[in-house]
Amino acid sequence: MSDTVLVLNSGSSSIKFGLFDVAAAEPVLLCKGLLDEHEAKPRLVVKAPAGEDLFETSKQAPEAAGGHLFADVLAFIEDRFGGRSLRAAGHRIVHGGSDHSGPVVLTDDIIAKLEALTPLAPLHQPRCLAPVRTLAAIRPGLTQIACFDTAFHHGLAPPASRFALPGRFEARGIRRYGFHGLSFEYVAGRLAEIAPQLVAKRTIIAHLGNGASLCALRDGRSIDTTMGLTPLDGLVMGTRCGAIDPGVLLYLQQHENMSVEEVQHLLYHESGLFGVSGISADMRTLLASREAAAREAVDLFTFRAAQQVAMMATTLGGLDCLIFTGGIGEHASEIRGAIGERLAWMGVRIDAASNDAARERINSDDSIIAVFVIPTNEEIMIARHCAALIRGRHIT
Ligand SMILES: Nc1ncnc2c1ncn2[C@@H]1O[C@H](COP(=O)(O)OP(=O)(O)O)[C@@H](O)[C@H]1O
Ligand SMILES: CC(=O)OP(=O)(O)O
Ligand SMILES: [Mg+2]
Repeated sequence: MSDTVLVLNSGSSSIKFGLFDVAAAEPVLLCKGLLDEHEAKPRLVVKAPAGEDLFETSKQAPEAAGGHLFADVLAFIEDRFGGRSLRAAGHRIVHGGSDHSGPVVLTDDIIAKLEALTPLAPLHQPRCLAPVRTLAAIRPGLTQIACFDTAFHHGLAPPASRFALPGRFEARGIRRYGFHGLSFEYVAGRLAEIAPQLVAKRTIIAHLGNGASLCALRDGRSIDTTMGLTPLDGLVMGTRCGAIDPGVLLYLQQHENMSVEEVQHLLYHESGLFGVSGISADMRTLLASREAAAREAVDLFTFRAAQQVAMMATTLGGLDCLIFTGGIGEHASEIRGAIGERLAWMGVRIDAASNDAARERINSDDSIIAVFVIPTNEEIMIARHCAALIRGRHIT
């Protein structure tokens, strides 16, 4: 009987999941799906690996729906793949704090410590941990494993990890952690397969999704990144502001009569592409819009992204390879093209036809810098981590 792992990737608006067979060295996807609990009618969609619909259900009563939808997922798995035993559930947990440099089996004590990190990722941490609680309630005894967005950046060292605050704050953990680590780790692994000669070179991965960040890598390891203590810093995002003069926050509270909660809401939910455009947080909508405000939001996005690529390149002492990933990075050729143009002075040359076709390699022959589009896969990264942990610890 082969073993399976249920992977949950809880994002800001929905939960993606995948069921993986982990009997072989490389996990194999058996089915995937979406748990959308934020709509008036929570919905569950299950698809085959190639995308055909397998199962769909929705609930009328949102308040009770979460548990029911998870129960439906487990019932579907049991019904369809009953011959294989579910060994563990693997979760993407956005913030792991200072404690975790790799995946860990969740205990009540660890869950409580991760809940205490909610102020450092208020948009994400509760949404990542809710499925852990739900699964523990409906399937007690199921091993649950946390895979952290922060773990890949665990080796980040000063000066990259440091804020220019007195040392006592750093001693209390107020430092740059970085996020999107599962995505960066997966993409770095793909680069090693596609172009092994580039692994030792100076590389930047641009994860451009609803959340967005850059990672500077040397020898496949993170040495700098644009997100910080929280996933607010760095690039312009769907609804998050990215890097901002900290004086703005003081001014809003002191002179605009905004409470801390109102400022937090502004920075996480009302800013970024959504705030600047006043139209949408969704890059597709903005690219399709003729409104000047939509154009302004898109321009600010590419301006800041290019600026911060140059910042990461400074950490690396130059740049040999730039990789785009995430929903925008993988699908929005216009955004890749605009960022490339802003970086032409560095020697980035993107080939228009390859870019439009979203080929794997999109730089032109005269480019000094190799440019790739590599689709990310956080779910398989979580499955790999879980499989390794299960094998290493002989979890039954
Ligand atoms: N074809 C496309 N063209 C432009 N943007 C796209 C396209 N497909 C997806 N996106 C954008 O990708 C973003 C979502 O990225 P994704 O990585 O899926 O987000 P999440 O952080 O929720 O995982 C949205 O802004 C969406 O508009
Ligand atoms: C950390 C983060 O920003 O994640 P996401 O892109 O899923 O919002
Ligand atoms: Mg994502």
